[in-house]
Amino acid sequence: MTDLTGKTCEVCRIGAPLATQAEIDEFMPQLQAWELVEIDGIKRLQKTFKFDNFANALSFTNKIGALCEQEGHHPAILTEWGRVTVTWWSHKIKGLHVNDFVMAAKTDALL
Ligand SMILES: C[C@H](O)[C@H](O)[C@H]1CNC2=NC(N)=NC(=O)C2=N1
Repeated sequence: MTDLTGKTCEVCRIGAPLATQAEIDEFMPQLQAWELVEIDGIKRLQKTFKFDNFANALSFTNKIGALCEQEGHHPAILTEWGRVTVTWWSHKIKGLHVNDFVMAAKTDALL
């Protein structure tokens, strides 16, 4: 079983392989309540984190920002009063890469 939080992201490149269904099936149980969604025909991982106020939501957002700069892999983040919605996918391959599962697991670990 691949430990997702122990991995680091590969460099995003055009032509990198999409995550296989076997990998998706292996990785999803390691994530905490992330959803597989498809937006504009692109598969993504999405989760909304709840907070008591905007300040805590923003603090969590900034932690994600530091993590994604460190890993060189970036999400879409919607920061609202009491909520942060994080969406992971790989832009260059217009879909899910193992990187996205690594980053979703590391996002959970920020809490
Ligand atoms: C030049 C830069 O490294 C690349 O554009 C990286 C930046 N972060 C990225 N993040 C995501 N989610 N997908 C990418 O394809 C991607 N590419």
